[in-house]
Amino acid sequence: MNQQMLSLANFTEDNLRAILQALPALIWLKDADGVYLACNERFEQFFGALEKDIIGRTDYDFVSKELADSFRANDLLAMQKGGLNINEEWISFAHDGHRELVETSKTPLHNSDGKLIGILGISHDITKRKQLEKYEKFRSSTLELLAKNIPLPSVLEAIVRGVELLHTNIMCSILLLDKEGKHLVDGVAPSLPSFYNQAINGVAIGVGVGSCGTAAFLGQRVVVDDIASHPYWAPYAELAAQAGLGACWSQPILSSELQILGTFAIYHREKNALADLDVYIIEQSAQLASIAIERKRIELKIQHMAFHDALTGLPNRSLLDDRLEQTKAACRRHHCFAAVLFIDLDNFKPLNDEYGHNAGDLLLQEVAHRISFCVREVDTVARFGGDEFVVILSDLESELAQAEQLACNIAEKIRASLSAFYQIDIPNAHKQTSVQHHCTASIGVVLLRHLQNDDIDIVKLADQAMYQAKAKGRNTICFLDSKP
Ligand SMILES: Nc1nc2c(ncn2[C@@H]2O[C@H](COP(=O)(O)OP(=O)(O)OP(=O)(O)O)[C@@H](O)[C@H]2O)c(=O)[nH]1
Repeated sequence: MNQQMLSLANFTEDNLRAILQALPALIWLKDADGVYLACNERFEQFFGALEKDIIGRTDYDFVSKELADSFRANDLLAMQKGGLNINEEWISFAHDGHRELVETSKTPLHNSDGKLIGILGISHDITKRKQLEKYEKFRSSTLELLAKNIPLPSVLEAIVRGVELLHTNIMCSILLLDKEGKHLVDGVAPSLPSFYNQAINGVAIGVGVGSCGTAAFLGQRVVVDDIASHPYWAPYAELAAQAGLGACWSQPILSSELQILGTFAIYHREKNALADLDVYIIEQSAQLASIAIERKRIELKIQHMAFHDALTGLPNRSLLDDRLEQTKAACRRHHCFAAVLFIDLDNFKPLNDEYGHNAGDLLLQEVAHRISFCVREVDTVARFGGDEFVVILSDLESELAQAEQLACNIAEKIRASLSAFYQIDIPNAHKQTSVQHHCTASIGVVLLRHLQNDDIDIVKLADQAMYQAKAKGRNTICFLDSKP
């Protein structure tokens, strides 16, 4: 193509008009008094009129007086400045009623003699850009919340409320998948009616269980534009109608290992189709929720690991100390007795020596299980180390003799349970070796009094009692009084 042909000077009026019509911006020209001289097709959509009917008229003929006043004020400002004036404003398009946030640039236009022709105006749609900017701000503030160690429900509520602020008339929800991965629970949906939230709580996931139940089941986004007619919502159509819900888009919340943690959903009151920006917002919001949920889970895991024994899952010494303090306080408060049992396995070492450490580990796990089975939920079973376990029996009787009797009965139950045969199936590289093992335990018991002297090391005392049991020939229980 010849360079000459590209020059603007050679463009015919038709060419220039075609360019103005093709541009996605609103373009217009008004004289100094605000009377329209020309406009493009996009502008025609704004006024809902053809150019021929716009020319010769002013803003006051098409929009509210308030808006026309503000247009005129900006025209005058550009003329006073003698240069570019830029402002942002919300406008409604008369041809279909939709609203856009636009950035409007107005420039005084002069002819070749320097005489003012009028004002050239150009408006660009910046709705998406502004929403994205708003979303990015919301995203950073949510990440800041995450760094502040705020409880998970509060963070999830901040995500829901933050997204709701991006659009008028939307409601959001976050539902979590229960431990079994089968039900949606612990919903955070402050803008949805509580009768709706109650009806949804605990619902079993599956195809056809609304947008969220289906999204959680399939592990993919489910977009329902029209709840009233969509088969996924058939069982809940009445409930949704009562709650005034027209559309629901639901995004699964996935962990970093792609496990489904729950769903993030956006609801509209009317039928509504998903647009590009909505896809971005719903995906990003689900990701924010995922970070919050995973972070909390890791925190809980670390906390559990810090206070529990890795092999048996029982409380470790740190948690035992803590529980002991709680028990002492409860004894004082309720004027009742408690007891500490120190349990050491007899002749455990030979099992390790003969069948290896794995066999010993399996036996220790079974021991932990058997001891836990002999006590109540309120009691504490801790692994003290190696083949040693400590049990705190809390809230025993308030009468000494009865409390002693109860402690001895439970200790005997544990002794008998631990002395029963162990069937240990040791997994090897190719096959499984089954070993029948017999082992017993020596148990020391110390009663914790309600006015216990805090200087007494109860566990040490129970350990001494256990050694007496060993000395008596093992597989037996020895009782020591903690009275100073
Ligand atoms: N498999 C396994 N063995 C352990 C673990 N921790 C400690 N042990 C072993 O447990 C044994 C404990 O020693 P002892 O209590 O003296 O052994 P015992 O044969 O029961 O001796 P008595 O108590 O005198 O009857 C040692 O052989 C340790 O190596 C563990 O986590 N797994």
